[in-house]
Amino acid sequence: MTNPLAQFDVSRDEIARVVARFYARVRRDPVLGPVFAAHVRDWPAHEEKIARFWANAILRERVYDGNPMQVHKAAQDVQPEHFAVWLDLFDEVLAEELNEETARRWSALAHRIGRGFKVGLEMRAPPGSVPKLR
Ligand code: HEM
Repeated sequence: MTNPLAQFDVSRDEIARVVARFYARVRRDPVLGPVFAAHVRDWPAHEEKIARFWANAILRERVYDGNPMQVHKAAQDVQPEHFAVWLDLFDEVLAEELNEETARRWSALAHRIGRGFKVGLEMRAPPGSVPKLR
């Protein structure tokens, strides 16, 4: 294991394979496909960024400094009910690509992060609403 602060052991190559397979499936998914199609123009660039997100979250490599919570909140068509679909697809791909232990640990991390994002979206004000100051 390279970084002693890494959450668990996974290679950059495994991360890239999971990400590529996952978004190939997302593109074909009847629920998620259209949402992503409306936002992502450059898939290789998106996948490269997501691979860096995971290298940062799992391996603690400091290679991603975006704000995914804000990005999801800003995309008004990303809805809380999309998370169950996203996580199911992700779990499928983890099970196909990785050993059981790594798949289990990455899945737990994804579900934890997903819960946080979902709560963030649930608290998002509807578009056009007047901010409530008190
Ligand atoms: C655990 C669950 C999820 C994780 C870890 C995750 C992670 C990310 C990350 C890191 C980005 C890039 C943010 C940036 O630009 O820096 C992103 C973008 C995006 N995510 Fe997610 N995401 C999750 C769930 C979802 C769900 C459920 C949807 C629903 C369709 C979604 C739709 C999108 C879209 C459309 C973008 C691209 C936004 C853009 O580039 O304009 N994500 N996601």
